[in-house]
Amino acid sequence: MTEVDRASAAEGVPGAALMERAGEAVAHAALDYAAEKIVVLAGPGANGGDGFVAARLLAEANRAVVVAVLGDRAALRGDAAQAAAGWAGPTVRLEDADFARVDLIIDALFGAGLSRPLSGAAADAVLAAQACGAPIIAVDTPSGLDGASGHPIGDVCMRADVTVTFVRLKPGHILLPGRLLCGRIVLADIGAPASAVASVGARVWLNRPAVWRDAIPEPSIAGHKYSRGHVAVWSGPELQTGASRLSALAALRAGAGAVTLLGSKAALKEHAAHLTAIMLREAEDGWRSFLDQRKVAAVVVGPGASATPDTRRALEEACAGDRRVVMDADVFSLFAGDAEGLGRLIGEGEAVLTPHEGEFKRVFGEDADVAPSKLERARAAAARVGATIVLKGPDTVVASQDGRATIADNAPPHLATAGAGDVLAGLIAGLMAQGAPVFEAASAAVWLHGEAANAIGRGLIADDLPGALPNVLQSLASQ
Ligand SMILES: NC(=O)C1=CN([C@@H]2O[C@H](COP(=O)(O)OP(=O)(O)OC[C@H]3O[C@@H](n4cnc5c(N)ncnc54)[C@H](OP(=O)(O)O)[C@@H]3O)[C@@H](O)[C@H]2O)[C@@H](O)CC1
Ligand SMILES: Nc1ncnc2c1ncn2[C@@H]1O[C@H](COP(=O)(O)OP(=O)(O)O)[C@@H](O)[C@H]1O
Ligand SMILES: [K+]
Repeated sequence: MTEVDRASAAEGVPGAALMERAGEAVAHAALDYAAEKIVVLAGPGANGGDGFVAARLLAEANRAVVVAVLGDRAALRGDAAQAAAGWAGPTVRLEDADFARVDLIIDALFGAGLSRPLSGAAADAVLAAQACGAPIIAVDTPSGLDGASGHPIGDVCMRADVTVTFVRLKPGHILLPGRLLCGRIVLADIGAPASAVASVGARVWLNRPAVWRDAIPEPSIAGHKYSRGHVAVWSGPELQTGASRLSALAALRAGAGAVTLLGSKAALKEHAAHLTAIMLREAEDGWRSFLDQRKVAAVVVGPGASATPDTRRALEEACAGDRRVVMDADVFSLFAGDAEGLGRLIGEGEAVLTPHEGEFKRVFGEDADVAPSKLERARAAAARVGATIVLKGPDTVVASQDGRATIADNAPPHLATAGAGDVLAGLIAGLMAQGAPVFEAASAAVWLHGEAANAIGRGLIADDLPGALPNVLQSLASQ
């Protein structure tokens, strides 16, 4: 954002103009509340400046506004000083803020410039504001939240009802726990020129169809089932076949032209009791010759597979050819603490790893604890093994080894159910088999998976997800 501000100024939109529009957006959100008495908590930087602008506009709209300032008002600099000069209403020291009978609080203490944990008067004010029960509108970020990581910087952090942010969402608005501390998020256009925003070259996106839609191939009229891509799924052993079956069904629903499950005869008999459109093939002496001869475009290894030498061999054979590989579940047990080994196996090949946090920690070890955010952990891991990482959860991050990343916010909590991850692995393979680039296929699959769960609603079990995909794909096509 600092760079956006600089580029905007170079294009003739000065910081003061951005701040005026930012304050307007905050005042606009505040006017949604039938609030008479409003307290604005103003910090020492531009976040406080936005607060002063909002205070002025709300007073002009006949609200009773008091600004409570952290530190010395005379110490404000630049645009913030100018905004404060435009405020002639009542001002108190933050220490003296009175939250009794307040109808609305505007938190303009710290935003992007937060550099250390809240302490002293700022921490006390946040706790008092929170305790008084009035609704809270946060300016840019709830004070105490790190907008880059989604984690509070210290022990004290505002929990807002509404967060008004500017120009673009920040990762911390979507990553947890940040998303929960922000409440409803309002993204305001404050007049930064599009070219100034584009010049920054941001490489992280909220996971939405606009990011990947153009990269997902449409079936061609001249095509046939094998041109739509053949997916092979490595089956789990006898009495552990459900997970791989879910992957196979999802791959077929995603639009792969053909899907084959390969495993032992005993395992295939279980699959045969459930499946019709999916082909079954006994894996005698591995599956290398099948993968090569049947032009398999994408494979899934891991769901229900067991961490056995057979699974390791299947993975090695999958990685040996020119095909895309989705690795899930038991692959991460096979490579516990051995990210380098996994990276060597992937080599120059195209792979997607779909760990949840526990599996991620198992493979990438200490990185999970020391890196700054879920986004950065996923990006670092992607670079380390040379693959796309899908780090799952309520805020699933898809990170490519080239630095691009998406963060999802559309999955409902009832998606956290046994087998849902197996469906996701198959979905990714189904899209990759059709030729979608790896990062886009993985991001699209994560979004579609969340939308399928939303379409089903509460009571969802993983078996329902593949069958919900046609409607979701249909609505995507008509959007
Ligand atoms: N393009 C946009 O999006 C636009 C954004 N705009 C707005 O600008 C905001 C960013 O402004 P900003 O850079 O001045 O930082 P801000 O958050 O006000 O804090 C910095 C001050 O706080 C201090 N400080 C830090 N931590 C502290 C602590 N724990 N306890 C005590 N002090 C602490 C820090 O001191 P220092 O670290 O230097 O010691 C410094 O003095 C952004 O969030 C948005 O609201 C709009 O105005 C226009 C366009
Ligand atoms: N709180 C949550 N909200 C939304 N989605 C979630 C939440 N927790 C987990 N998920 C999603 O549920 C799926 C669970 O996958 P996973 O943990 O691999 O389960 P399994 O191995 O049983 O299939 C993932 O897609 C994950 O992103
Ligand atoms: K704030």
